Amino acid sequence: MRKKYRFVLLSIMIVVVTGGLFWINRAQVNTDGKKVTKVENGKTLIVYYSRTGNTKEVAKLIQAQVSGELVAIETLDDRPANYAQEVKQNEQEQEKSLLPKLKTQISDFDSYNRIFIGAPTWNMALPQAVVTFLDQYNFSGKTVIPFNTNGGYGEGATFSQIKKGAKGAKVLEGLSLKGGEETNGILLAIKGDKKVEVSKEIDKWLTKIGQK
Ligand SMILES: Cc1cc2nc3c(=O)[nH]c(=O)nc-3n(C[C@H](O)[C@H](O)[C@H](O)COP(=O)(O)O)c2cc1C
Repeated sequence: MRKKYRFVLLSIMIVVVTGGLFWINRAQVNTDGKKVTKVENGKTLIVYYSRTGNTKEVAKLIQAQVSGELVAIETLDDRPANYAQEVKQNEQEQEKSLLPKLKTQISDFDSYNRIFIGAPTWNMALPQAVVTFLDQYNFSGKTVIPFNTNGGYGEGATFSQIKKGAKGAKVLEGLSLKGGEETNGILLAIKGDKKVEVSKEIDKWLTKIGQK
């Protein structure tokens, strides 16, 4: 009788342990069947730089799906309101690798382990304010997820710059989306139906990279 009881108990334990291992393994495989790292019990930061609101909209849509803190990267000095002037100033800053000072300071940066970084394409690269941001913090051991909006020419060097700048971080596959075309007078483009479409794209991307 006691032997039988022990056997039943052992069988239950085997079923529970096997089931548990199967469940853990399932949680780490995304829709492509690839192993991914799930962020569990971690704090999420979503930072973005945005002039005409497109990258900000994407940041807000990401926040709606993953929660976390939303923070705008803002420079200490005002930027030119005029488009042509901004194009010129940005070009000079990029050529000389200048780092504009930031108004934005994140005092509890160390407490975040998952950081989304959003930036528009400027002159096929990052606005230098985002380079300042990357330069200011210690990304070691964190998971960094880039996203981008652009006027139709893609992310350019923005993702590779984020990868280079976020030293020691695990950088996941980014999402690049068509935003505005200020040069043609189109400022905020991610609105209405386009916003709904973008939200679905974000959902697919987050699932693919194992962040949902
Ligand atoms: C100074 C400046 C430079 C830009 N350079 C590019 C570029 O090289 N390639 C591109 O596709 N779009 C370029 N754009 C367009 C922006 O990437 C696009 O409008 C983006 O969606 C803006 O994001 P935002 O609304 O968050 O500011 C540029 C815009 C500005 C203001």
